[in-house]
Amino acid sequence: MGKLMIKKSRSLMGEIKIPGDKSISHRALIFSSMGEGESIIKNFLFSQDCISTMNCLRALGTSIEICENVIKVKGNGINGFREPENVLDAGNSGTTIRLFTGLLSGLPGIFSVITGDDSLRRRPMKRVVEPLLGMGAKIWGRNGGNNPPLAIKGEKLKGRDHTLSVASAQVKSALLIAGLLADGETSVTEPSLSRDHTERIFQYLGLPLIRNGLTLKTHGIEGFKNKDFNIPGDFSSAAFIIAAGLLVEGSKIVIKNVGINPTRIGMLSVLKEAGAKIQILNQWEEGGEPIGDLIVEFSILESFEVRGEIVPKLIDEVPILAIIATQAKGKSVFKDVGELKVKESDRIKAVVDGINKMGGKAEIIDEGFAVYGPTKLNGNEIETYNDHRIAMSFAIAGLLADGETIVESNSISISFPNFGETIKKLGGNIIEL
Ligand SMILES: O=C(O)C1=C[C@@H](OP(=O)(O)O)[C@@H](O)[C@H](O)C1
Ligand SMILES: C=C(OP(=O)(O)O)C(=O)O
Repeated sequence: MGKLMIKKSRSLMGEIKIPGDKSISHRALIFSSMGEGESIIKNFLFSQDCISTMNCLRALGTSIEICENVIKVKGNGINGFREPENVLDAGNSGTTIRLFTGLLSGLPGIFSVITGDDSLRRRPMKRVVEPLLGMGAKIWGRNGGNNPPLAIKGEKLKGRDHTLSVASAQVKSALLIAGLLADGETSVTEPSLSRDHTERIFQYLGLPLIRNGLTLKTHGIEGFKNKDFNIPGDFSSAAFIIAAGLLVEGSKIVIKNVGINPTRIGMLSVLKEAGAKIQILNQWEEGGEPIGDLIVEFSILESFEVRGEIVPKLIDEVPILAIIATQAKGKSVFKDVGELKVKESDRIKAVVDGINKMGGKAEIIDEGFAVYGPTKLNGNEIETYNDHRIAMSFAIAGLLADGETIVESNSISISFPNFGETIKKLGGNIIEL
């Protein structure tokens, strides 16, 4: 198993470019496979999760070629998928299995089985399976359909209104994809706004979508023509570099080409309130997504609170925000973060245990956890549960800690394959063991 060893580092300096956004890379591939004609995808994220999506789409008959860092997809249209000959493997990727469950349910005559790794087979699927059953889908799975493998017999679905109990972009997207394949109208209402990349892709591709507050409405279509994508850098990966810049004394880092979609950058508003020196320099748009260059400087931070409607806008940044909280003055509180228990690992437990193991102070509270700061951190070997965001969060903590911090590193390729090199390039003390 690969490991990283991280030691206390002096100021991190320089300019870096963040790899493509994971959420948008999955979606660009899926929509290009559903469309007609060729689509070129630039700045695609070559990470394990996105490769799982690519392999599943190839197994459904889509031609996907990699030519010098650019992806060429030949879409066969929504009626052009073929039955996969083998079990589809979504690996570690919740986004892959949930979006595919929406897609596969609406492909009449196609039988498929989709599964994933140990972590994915524990994650809840009922949130997507149940609403799809209501549209006439035929899905079977372990534990009453809640756990993969899922077996799906594609059907002509019937449009339906859905009210979600969790703000989940994966569930919303699965239902909107199913809605495109269904007869009649489908609507999805979320309790609060989750990342809206799917909606932006609908608009970019000219697919039917009407927003009324938190309700989205779409309807069945015959097909659509493909368009090219140029994918912004992943804000969720940039978040680790932002944290390093804020926490390592004397640092100043420029991060180029980062997606700054308002439904993704909740972390920026929380940190600005806490006194962080982060600026967005140039801003522009690609394929309906806002992008910018960021500049981050070492900052003295006050404690902060994360709760309510902002949570879906920083859901994947909670672990790294918890590390930042160890250096912020006072008690930082994270509430309404129950969804973290059903990610790649129980991220609340992983973060609280890891911070305490490094000599920081964190505790579980009602509906979340609290972190006290500023505290001195001591290096240690941290249990990451093979969760990429936990591994990267504690690697950043290691840049501040006395002694050596060790984290498992294989999981990092799930979302940020060149994480270690990027930290090293900025002057971080990080070694592959
Ligand atoms: O739709 C997406 O691309 C994602 C949505 C979020 O999950 P949920 O929909 O489960 O909140 C997020 O945590 C995940 O990393 C990616
Ligand atoms: C939760 C994540 O991804 P997924 O749900 O796609 O596995 C993540 O990347 O932090």
